Order: sequence, then structure tokens, then C-alpha cells
Amino acid sequence: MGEAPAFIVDDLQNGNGFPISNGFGLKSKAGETTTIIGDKTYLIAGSDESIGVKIYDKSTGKWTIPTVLGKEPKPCKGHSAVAINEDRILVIKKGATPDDCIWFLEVDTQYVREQKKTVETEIVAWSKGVIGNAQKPVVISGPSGVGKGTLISLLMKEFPSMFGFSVSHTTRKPRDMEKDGVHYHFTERSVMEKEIKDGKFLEFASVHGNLYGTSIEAVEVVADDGKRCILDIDVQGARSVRASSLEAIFIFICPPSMEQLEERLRARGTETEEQILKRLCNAKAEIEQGTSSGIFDHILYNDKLDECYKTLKKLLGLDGSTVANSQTAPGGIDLPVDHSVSKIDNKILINCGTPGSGEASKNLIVLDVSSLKEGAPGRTRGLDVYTVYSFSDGLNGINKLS
Ligand SMILES: Nc1nc2c(ncn2[C@@H]2O[C@H](COP(=O)(O)OP(=O)(O)O)[C@@H](O)[C@H]2O)c(=O)[nH]1
Ligand SMILES: Nc1ncnc2c1ncn2[C@@H]1O[C@H](COP(=O)(O)OP(=O)(O)O)[C@@H](O)[C@H]1O
Repeated sequence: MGEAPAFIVDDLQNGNGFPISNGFGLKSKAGETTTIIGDKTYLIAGSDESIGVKIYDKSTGKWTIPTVLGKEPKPCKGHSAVAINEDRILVIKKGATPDDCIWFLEVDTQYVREQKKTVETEIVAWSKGVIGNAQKPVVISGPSGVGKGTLISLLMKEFPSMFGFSVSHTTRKPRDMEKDGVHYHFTERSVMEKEIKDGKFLEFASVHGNLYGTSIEAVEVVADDGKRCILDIDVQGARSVRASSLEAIFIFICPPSMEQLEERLRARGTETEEQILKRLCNAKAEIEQGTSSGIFDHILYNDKLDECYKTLKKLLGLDGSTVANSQTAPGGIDLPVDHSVSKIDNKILINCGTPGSGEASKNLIVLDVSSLKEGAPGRTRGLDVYTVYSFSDGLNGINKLS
């Protein structure tokens, strides 16, 4: 982070002090916002060059500039901040797209302190808020050889800035073309078992005789990058994720026939005969569970690759239709500098000014943060924040976009 922008420090030091009386209020002033949590006042200031944070501790009467972790929001003058609980501040900034508008400043520093013993200043971490389905992780399952990896590669190639792959851990040996840390984190069983015990995994399963698992970190790294996470995991893993706090879209890929599945597996040429037979044998049960367990939201048949890929894009809202985009605020959040923000229970209301006609009449943006989930300590994740617009009558009669 560059030099912190100028703050309304004078006001505070001159005893004009704390404009906010409770722990969850805010005051906006020319690109600077204060929010109080306990004894500390967080000043968030934006300019064209930077967006910075400064902390005033009432108990010591001192200002500090914290160590900032995570990718920061792009600088901007128009923003607001509101504390939504004792360790998380929601920052809404001016931005061209909804995905760039909602950020969180995490101020729970316990974990980071323990991990990085040398850090002396207060630590805050930026992370991007996630709005609705548009950012929901995508879980893809299906039998070995059905084409999961092929479809995922196509998506990642066509939309490199939109998707990020959750790199799993596995105890299986790498194939010739596979790179450690890219396709998998290849690891030893004893190491992985210990990490599972330590709670580092979102899910894990024994598949075809090897251990596979998705670490919390693997999903968080993608979210930190502001991307939508794709998980290639087996049916057991999908079941676990379904039961977890991670809200995702679940897609099962079916082969056109067992014969074609076998052909593809053999043509890929990455397994021994014994491994191929094991995978084919397991495929039957996987297909049965995948198509009948109710875990999956969508079942796709991968017969002709281009057709299957088209269908996949369609259900992810990437074909110009509105499936995913309709879940977000259309056209972004046009936040005037002099907007106001208030918090009522779990709803954050952003009043953007006088109602106009048509699109302009959508002057009230409501963010429901009731589904905000805890991530791994020290980092914010699993955020499920969606926007709703109300036309005039406040919280009553909110029309959730869908
Ligand atoms: N539960 C779980 N399954 C995984 C994970 N990573 C990969 N898998 C599944 O493990 C199975 C075997 O994967 P792999 O050895 O790469 O073989 P492939 O499916 O033939 O490409 C597939 O069904 C994957 O979806 C994971 O992190 N968790
Ligand atoms: N629709 C398809 N038609 C024919 N071959 C396909 C199709 N989809 C994928 N393949 C091929 O099948 C093989 C297995 O695909 P892969 O993506 O590795 O499967 P998975 O990741 O599900 O194990 C690869 O050689 C791939 O090129």
C-alpha cells in the first residue's frame, strides 16, 4: 500500500472527535469515513491514488497505520464504511461493476499475529465481497474420463479473469504433464492425514484408492483473487461441500455411454490397465449417485464436447443470457459521493439520492449480510452478500433481484 491518504485526523484530535456514538455507525466526509469498533476508530480514506486505513485507539490516544493484507480495492473518492460486527467492516466504494463495489476490511488480527510473530502493528485484511449467485463457486463432479478437466480448461481459457481453479491435495502420483501446485498439491498420506486432523480441509475423500481433498486455503486463494472458484471433486466430496457452509452450484457430468467413457479413459493414456478397470468399476456407482442423490443442481451429458461446453456456459450465465447476471445489481452501483448508509439488523441500506424515473428510481440499495459466514481466521471468505433494490418504501416490499 502507498502512503495513507490524508485523514480527518484534525477533527478527531481537536476534540471534534468521534462523530459516531455507537459501535456501528459511520460518517462520510469527502472520501473519508470513520467507523468505531470498541475503543478503536477506523478511518478509511480514498483518493484517486490510494485507499488507506488508519486506526485511532481511544484507550492510548494514539494513531497507528496498520499492516494491510490482501489485495486492496482500487482507489476511489466515493465510498462508505460500516462495521457489521466486531471484526468486520463493510466498505462500499464507487465502482463500475457490483463485483468491484463491495469490500470487507477484516480487523480480527489474532490468527495473523500468531502466524507472523514479527508483525507489530495492527493488522487488517481486505477481501472482496461476493454478490449473489454470480460468484458462487462451481462444483463439478463426474466419473473419471468423462471430460471434467477438459470442460474446466475450456472455461478457464475463455474466461481467465473470471474463474480460478481450486487446487486440491492428493496422495496419488503426478501424471507426466501435471505440475505440483497447479493441477494438484501432491502430498504424502501421513502429511495429508495430519492436515485433515488439523482442520485444514473443507472436504476430503478416498477416491480410487488415493486421498483427495480441498483445503480451505485452496478456495480462499481464488476468492482473494476476486475470482469464481471451480472445484473438480468426486461425489463424496460434493456431498460434503453441500453439507458445508460453502454455497455453491453443483454440476454432475455424465458420459453418453459406458463404452465411450472407457474409450476416452483409454485414449487419454494416463492410467495403467489396473487403474482403468478400477475407475470404470467406480464409475457405475458414481453415475448412479450423481444422477439420483439430489446433490446436484444440474446434470450435463458430455456427448459432443462443444455442445456440452455451450450448455455449461449457459447455465453459468456466460452465453449472454441473464442467468447469473440477473443475480447482481444491473449496471453496477452508481454511488454518489454524498450517499448515506445505515445498518438495520442484518440489512445495510445505501441511499443514493432522490428517486428519478426508470432505472434512476432505484435509489436505495440494500445489502443483506445475514448470510455472512466465517472464513479461516485472519481472512474473510464464504461471503454471500447480495444486493436488492427498493423503489421507494424502505425495507418493506423489497424486491430481491432474481
Ligand atoms: N473429494 C474430492 N475429490 C477430488 C478432489 N480432487 C479431485 N477429486 C476427484 O478425484 C477423482 C480422481 O481424480 P484424478 O486422479 O485427477 O483423475 P481423473 O478424474 O481421471 O482426471 C475425480 O473424481 C476428481 O473429481 C478433491 O479435492 N476432493
Ligand atoms: N465430449 C468428448 N468427446 C470425446 N472425447 C472427450 C470429450 N470430452 C473429453 N474428452 C477426452 O476424454 C479424455 C478424458 O477427459 P478428461 O477431461 O481428462 O476427463 P476427467 O477430467 O473427467 O477425468 C481426454 O482425453 C479428453 O480429451
